[in-house]
This record gives sequence, structure tokens and C-alpha cells, in this order.
Amino acid sequence: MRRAASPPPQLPGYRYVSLLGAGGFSDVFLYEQELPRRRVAVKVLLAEEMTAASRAAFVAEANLMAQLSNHPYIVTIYHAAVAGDGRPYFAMEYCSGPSLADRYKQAPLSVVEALRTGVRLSSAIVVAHQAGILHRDIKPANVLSNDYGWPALTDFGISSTVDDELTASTTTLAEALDGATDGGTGNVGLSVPWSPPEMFEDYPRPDVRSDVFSLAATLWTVLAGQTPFEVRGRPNGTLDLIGRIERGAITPMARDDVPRSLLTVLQKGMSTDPDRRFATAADFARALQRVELELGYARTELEVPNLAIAAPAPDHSDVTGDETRVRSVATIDAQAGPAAAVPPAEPDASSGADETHVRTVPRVAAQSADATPLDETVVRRVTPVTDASTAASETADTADEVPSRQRTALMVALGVAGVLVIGGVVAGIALGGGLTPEGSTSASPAPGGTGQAAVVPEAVDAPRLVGEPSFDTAGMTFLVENTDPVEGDQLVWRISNRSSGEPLRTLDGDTVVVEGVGPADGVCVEVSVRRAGQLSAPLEVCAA
Ligand SMILES: Nc1ncnc2c1ncn2[C@@H]1O[C@H](COP(=O)(O)OP(=O)(O)OP(=O)(O)O)[C@@H](O)[C@H]1O
Repeated sequence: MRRAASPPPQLPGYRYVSLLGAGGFSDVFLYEQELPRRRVAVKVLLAEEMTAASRAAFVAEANLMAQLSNHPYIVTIYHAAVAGDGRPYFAMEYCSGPSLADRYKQAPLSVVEALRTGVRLSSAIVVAHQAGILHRDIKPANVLSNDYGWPALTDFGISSTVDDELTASTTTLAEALDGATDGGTGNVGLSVPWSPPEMFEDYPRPDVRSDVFSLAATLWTVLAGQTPFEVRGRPNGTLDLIGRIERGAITPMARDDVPRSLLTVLQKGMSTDPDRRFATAADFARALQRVELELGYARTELEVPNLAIAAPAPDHSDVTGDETRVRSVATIDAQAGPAAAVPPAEPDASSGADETHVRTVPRVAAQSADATPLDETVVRRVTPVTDASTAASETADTADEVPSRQRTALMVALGVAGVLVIGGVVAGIALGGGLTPEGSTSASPAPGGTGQAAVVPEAVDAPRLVGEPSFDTAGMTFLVENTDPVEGDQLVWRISNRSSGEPLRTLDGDTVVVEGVGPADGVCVEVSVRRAGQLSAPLEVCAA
């Protein structure tokens, strides 16, 4: 149940106009800024939520949004301060149009608009992921629209959640259910309809694919006019929804103008198994673009500044045989930037096909997608990886560590205004780059807007290769050694040059086996030591 709004604070330089909405921890008001004169939305933390943790989370939300604010499809933050009554607030772009939730409840979106919106939102998500930020609460209500009708992603309140805040707002599932028995309109379960199944684990490990799921579920919702796991005429309480989400029981779309290819893309985006989803939001966007081309619509550009994303090989995996084959999408142009972005490492044509290249990647600063020379030494972007994020990437091989879904033990954290949050710290992410050298500085700040103090850890030595890689029917095999082991260390690896979004796997032992890889496949593997959430510089082993 929505509470009464708090009184709007007196803000020097701003004149209060009206209430825009009341959230769980904050109110949002419309003000008129005097200079420059414009309308702004001001989000104010509630007086009763002024714990250190809530304040930190609030500041973190402002910082995360500010970090992404230049993006055309992310709400712009203008200013943050503390009001005279002691409440922190931030002023942001006023989005005068309806949210996607308002829209779809009025009438489902047309296919062309859903596609365009999907690509635009994907670009916002790509940029967030590139900066190491998972949104974690993508849903129609968090997609506002501005004066031009463009979508504007907002509400990074969950993204910035820190441990303390979760502690402060954690309750049991039973308590949560009290407020969420009506299929997504309850006080607590508002985000359940768009949440991926991994969020219902005892120890959720969301990663970029979790945001892909929520994005696909959001598009499904605006097309269907209802959430994807809701069944009209049947109970749609939180447990009903969670059960269907875990089973992947998407309710068939009750309209016949949505092409099968689009349904297939959205279904793939909502796969129960994260490995079966699109690996990145960019991949998801490309699939939507292919549908646009298939239908003869103009392709919506993916607005990802200064980042060239190589065109995928034509991907027909998400279309079925009885439909029009889609054309592959050309390379998404980089915005004007200082230099070309760094393509994935190519096998060196000058070297023998059977040669195996082994090199330790030097410690480098994280690089934005610009100005990186294509030389032999450093050829990949590096993005921040936190312990939570790296764990998040380990979908396959951490099953032993993660108890199976035990709903009775499931603890549910209540986020702002009924958002269901399950999980711990802000999840940073690894996206399309190499493993992050521990201690490297980052062009894109790590998800440091969490309100947590930055810690500069001790350097962790890269592992070393023992002997030479060998190849047999199993694939490529090689041995690595943690040269300076500390209790709790783990070796982690992933293929580094195949596509963005390759999962990071924990090595059980010291032998890396890359299945199905032959000596001439040009596959590179990076191996790092993970210690207390930090990764060493990677050892890179390439079959080229
Ligand atoms: N920039 C904005 N322009 C216009 N309206 C806004 C803006 N930001 C938020 N609102 C409105 O204010 C209300 C609350 O905003 P928001 O969702 O960010 O708060 P919250 O406390 O995080 O809520 P929730 O618990 O739903 O996440 C919503 O109805 C939203 O539509």
C-alpha cells in the first residue's frame, strides 16, 4: 500500500510544483529550477530512512546514475545535495511522458515501437554493463519517457544496494508474500514478474544475463499487455510467478501480429538457464535489429558511444526453420571517438597454424574503447570485476557451492517501494573484456558508487603455465600453477577472444580443459588467480 508523500523540502534555487511519485525509501517531486529555468524531478530520501546505510545507498544511486547520465536513454542527473531539513536529494531530468508501465496498461505497444524501444534500452544497458553496473530492476515502471517520447531508464536504487541496506530491509519470504499476492501489484513483489530465476536462489549471482532476462521480460510485457508469467484467470501470487519463472512457463502471447522471430528472441532472452540467453545486452539488441530488418523496418541504432561491436556471424539459432531468414546486421558503428575500438584478438597470420602462443598479459590500466594500439602486448579492454560479479559468471561450475533453490530458506530483501531484492552487494560485471588485472585503475570506475570505501588490495601474482598445452579429442589441455598461493585462492579462467560474455569458470584443480578446441582454432584462454574478490593479471594461453 502506498504511503502518504513526505512534505517537499525547501530547496534554494528551486520552486516546488507537485508530487510525482512516492517510492519505498524516497519521494519524487517536480520542481522548477530558477537558473537555468527548467523543470526537474527531485528525489528526496524519506526522513525515516535516514540510516547510514540508506543514505549510502541513496548517494550511490545518484553516483551510478551520474556515471551513466550522458547516455540518451538513461535519466540525466543534474545535482545532488542535502536539503535544509537534512534529507539528501538529487535533481534529475524531468521525464514528462508516461512510463512504459503506464503505456502498456493503456494499450500494448506496436511491434515496431517495442523493437525500437528494446534496442534503445539495450544500448543503455550495454553502457551500464560497460561501466560495471548491473541495473537489476529493469521493468516497465523504470522506463520513463522524456519530452521527445524517448525511453529513459531510471531507478538504479537496487544497483547501488550495499550490504548494510539489505540487512536493514531484509525480511522473510513469508513476510514478503503478505504484501504480494496479486501477481505483481502487491507491495513487495513488484519486480518478481521481471526477475530471472537465478534471483530466487538462496545466494543469487546475477550477471549481465540477468539484466537481459528482465529486459526481454519488459518487452514481452509491453507487447502482451501483461507480464510474461502471469496467467489470466489463475492465481498470480508471488509463489505462482516464481514457480512459472523457474519452469520457464511463459504465457503464450495473445496477439497474432508479433512475428515468431521476435517471440523467439524474447523467449531466448528469458531462458531459464542463463547460458541459453543472449550473452550480452548487445547480442540481444542485435537480435532485435535482425527482426527489424526482417520486417522491413529501419534498423534502430545501438547507441553505445566509442565502442565498436563487431557484427556477429549470421545467427539463425533464434529463428525457426519455417520463417523468413534474417539478414545479419552490419557492424554497429562506433560514435566518433579518438580511435577505433579494439577488436577481439585475431590469430596472428604470420605464425604457424599449429603454434601455441603463451603470454602473460601485462598489468594495464582498464581502457575505454578508444585509443588502444593493436599490438601484440595488450589487445583487449579490461573491465572491473568484483567478487560478486565473477561469482555471478560462474553459472555452470559452482553448483556445488550453491544450495539448490530452497524457497523455505529464501530470504527476501525489500527494496524501495516494494521491489523484491534478493542478494548481496552491488554486482560488478565482467563484460566482453579480459579478466581485470587486480589493482589496475579503471577508466570506467568500478561500481564504486556503492558508498563503500575503496580498498586497494595487495597485488596478486598471475598464475604460470606449466609445460605446454596439448591437444587431443577432448580439446586443448594445459596445466597452470598459482605461484604464491594463499588459503582461499581460486584459479578462474575463460575464453577471452571468442565473444563478449564468455563465462568465467572456476578451475577445480590446476588443469584447464577447453573442450572442442583444436590447435588451429585461434582460441585464447585467460587464467587468473582470484583472491578475496580480486583477480590477478591474467596468464593468456592461445592456440593459434
Ligand atoms: N525523472 C523523473 N521524471 C518524472 N517522474 C519521475 C522521475 N523519476 C521518478 N519519477 C516518478 O516518481 C515515482 C517514484 O520514482 P522511483 O521509482 O524512482 O522511486 P523509488 O523510491 O525508487 O520507487 P520504487 O520503489 O518504485 O523503485 C515513480 O512513479 C516515477 O514515475
